[in-house]
Amino acid sequence: MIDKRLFKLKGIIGTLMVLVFMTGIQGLTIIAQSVFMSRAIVDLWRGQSIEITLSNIVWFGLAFIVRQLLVVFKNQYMAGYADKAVENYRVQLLEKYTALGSTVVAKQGTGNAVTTLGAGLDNVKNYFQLLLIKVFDLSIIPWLVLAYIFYIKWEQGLFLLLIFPVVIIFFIILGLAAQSKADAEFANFKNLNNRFVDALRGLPTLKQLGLAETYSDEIYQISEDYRKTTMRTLKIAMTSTFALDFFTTLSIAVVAVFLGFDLLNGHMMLLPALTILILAPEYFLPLRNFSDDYHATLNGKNALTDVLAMIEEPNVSNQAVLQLTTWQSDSQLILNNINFSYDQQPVLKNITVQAKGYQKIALVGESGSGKSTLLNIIGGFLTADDGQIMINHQKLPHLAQADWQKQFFYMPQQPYIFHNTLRENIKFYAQNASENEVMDAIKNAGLSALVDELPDGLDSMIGESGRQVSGGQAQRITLARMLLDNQRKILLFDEPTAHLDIETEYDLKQAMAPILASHLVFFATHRLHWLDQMDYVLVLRQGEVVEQGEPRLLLADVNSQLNRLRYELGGK
Ligand SMILES: Nc1ncnc2c1ncn2[C@@H]1O[C@H](COP(=O)(O)OP(=O)(O)OP(=O)(O)O)[C@@H](O)[C@H]1O
Repeated sequence: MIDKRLFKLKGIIGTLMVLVFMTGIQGLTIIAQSVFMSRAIVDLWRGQSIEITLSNIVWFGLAFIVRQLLVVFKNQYMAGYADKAVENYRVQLLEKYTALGSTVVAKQGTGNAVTTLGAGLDNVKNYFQLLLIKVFDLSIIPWLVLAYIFYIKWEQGLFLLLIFPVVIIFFIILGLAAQSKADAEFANFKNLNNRFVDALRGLPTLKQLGLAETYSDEIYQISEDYRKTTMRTLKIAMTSTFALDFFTTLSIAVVAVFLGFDLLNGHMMLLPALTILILAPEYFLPLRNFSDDYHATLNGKNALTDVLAMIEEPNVSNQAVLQLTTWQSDSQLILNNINFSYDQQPVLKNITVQAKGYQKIALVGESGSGKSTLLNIIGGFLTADDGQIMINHQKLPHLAQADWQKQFFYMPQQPYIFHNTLRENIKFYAQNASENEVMDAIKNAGLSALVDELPDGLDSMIGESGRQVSGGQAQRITLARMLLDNQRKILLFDEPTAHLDIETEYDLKQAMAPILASHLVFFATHRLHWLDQMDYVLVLRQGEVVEQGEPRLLLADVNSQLNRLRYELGGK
């Protein structure tokens, strides 16, 4: 009944022991409350004075108050524990997302990641809080109550004991049906979230294509599916609650009828009969409470599966093999016969790259030839299937090395601008940079016009839900980040100007040229005019290096081939 995975939670054993103790006391107060209530009623029935029965009433009141206080205290205690446990999961999840990087989010979808971290963890919290209390109530209270009923009259106890498994079997059958519906409901919920986040991110594109309405119809359809599966789960939950109430009420009625016969036949006194009658609903109450909340916790159970699957994703191991303080003019990186596949589909084949000191290496090739994948392997964001990797003659299993990753800047096609001030966005890698250094970086990155334009200058909020910046401005902010930190000697560029118009690209190129000096540079690009800044070129085609060499030699070779072609065509 208790999910085994819960036993792995930190501090769970101690928490459960406290819960067991409180639930045991609660069970005793339930018995005490019923006994004193029955005594008070029987005394009053017999016409005793209120003074004589007052002590019973007071004891009943005390037992009642302690019982209710225990309910409140248990809820608060478990809420505190669930808060801590879920917070712990949240930290572990965030660490996992950070450690595994963007590839894992790309694999499972941003919507799924948002669901797991948001609503998913809230459901898990609900699950811990509700389920543990209800399970322990069900495991302790009915049996204490039943033991007391046995003590008063074993025949009634036996009847209640025998009816319990019948009710449980019924509950399990309905529970299994609800589980499959809840699985479908949760899958729909994740699908809805994924599509919704996807639609929000792609809204400008959808508008431009005139497809916003079609897409919104699709989202409406998915939300309808979600509504329907939710209603199906609710229907089963309601039926289950109704059936359980019906069975338990019927059982109590049977007990009442037998007690009535015993009273009429003089086999029993009023006090024990009344005590059993008051205790019988208490015997079934934990089961009814468990059933009420069981369906509410199913989503939590599913969410816990997702959370644990994500936390248990293997981390990249051996991240501290490399010992490298700084990349220097005589440092060397060698990739030998690297292969890489996405889902069994080879994307890089036998790639060999040798980079030394402050070389500038261009990766050129048509779209889909594997430039970004190679850069991702160089950056350690992806791990090659096989091949050798060496830095300064030290063999490495991959390049996700802490000492390597703190040596480089990575400039993607569309850099991410954080929701923060322009100043903080620029000081991203160099928190201790002085105001003068920031101003110099702004000037050299060509951001002065933007700073003048913004209402609060450097303190204006930019990024998500702040002032949006253009693609070129975003690249300039990344350049300013690079300019501020002169410790990192390696630059990885993944087509940084692919989305820019030719004028902006030209301006940016002027700003970038001085940064390239005294850095090892890997520059993936389609645009061949960048080759004049490079001193070595690797030409990729379908994942293979088809040509390599100094740009002027390659260009001379291309020119001579063109000339030969012209000559041959002219000759015909
Ligand atoms: N996450 C992924 N899952 C599966 N296949 C992928 C993934 N990312 C890239 N690919 C495939 O790998 C191949 C190489 O892609 P890559 O992005 O490295 O090419 P590229 O040369 O950088 O292209 P572009 O110039 O268009 O950016 C392509 O066929 C692409 O479809």
